[in-house]
Amino acid sequence: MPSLGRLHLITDTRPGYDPLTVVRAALGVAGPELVVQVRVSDDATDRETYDLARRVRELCTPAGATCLVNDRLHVALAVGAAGGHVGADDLPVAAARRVLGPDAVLGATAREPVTATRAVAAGASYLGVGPCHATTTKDGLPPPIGPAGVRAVAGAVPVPVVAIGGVTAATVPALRAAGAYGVAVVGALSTATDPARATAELLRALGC
Ligand SMILES: Cc1ncc(COP(=O)(O)OP(=O)(O)O)c(N)n1
Ligand SMILES: Cc1nc(C(=O)O)sc1CCOP(=O)(O)O
Ligand SMILES: [Mg+2]
Repeated sequence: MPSLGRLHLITDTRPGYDPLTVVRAALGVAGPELVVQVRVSDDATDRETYDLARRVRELCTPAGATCLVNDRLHVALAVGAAGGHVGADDLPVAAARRVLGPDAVLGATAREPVTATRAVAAGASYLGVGPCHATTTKDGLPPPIGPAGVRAVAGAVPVPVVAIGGVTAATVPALRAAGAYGVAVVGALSTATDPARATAELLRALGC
């Protein structure tokens, strides 16, 4: 399994946002340190998801970056992505591992040590842990767990913990100090006036 990048960019496909422009800008700065997770709205068709994921994968490969697909593992396989990410409403982690195979990168969402330990036992190779802070990007999430919640999960598992939810360059140091291996962001890059500069700031905060 390739080593995992520390900066995870999750695509923002809300109306008015341009995910490929942000991906190109971030790749130019972060290269192999970038993981791009293709995430679309629930009402996107598989064909739309495939078309976006194929283009992201084609951008990631020459840059040495990792392309993952959220939820839709058949799309991950179809575009030759490195793997996928699943949460509570998606395929169970063990089933996802069977779909993707033993060498794929497989992320799972876990908010507390018990679910984190179970996810790793079932085959997760990294964990997405959050929401760390308040976010306007996704509705219906539980209250933020903060760096203390990240610390609890990171101390319970041997795999990389990727902190998510309201992450900015300013909040990265406390998350890293709590044991986060890396961070996943949507808005910190998709709403930035200069996504390349915002990428550089996140990488600096991560110590990359
Ligand atoms: C890195 C990372 N962590 C958590 C999530 C959330 O996944 P999930 O709980 O399945 O929710 P959706 O993203 O599918 O709405 C993630 N995508 N990435
Ligand atoms: C997709 C997602 N999942 C989360 C979780 O906690 O499981 S938070 C989140 C959205 C993260 O967006 P932003 O970086 O703009 O806060
Ligand atoms: Mg999901």
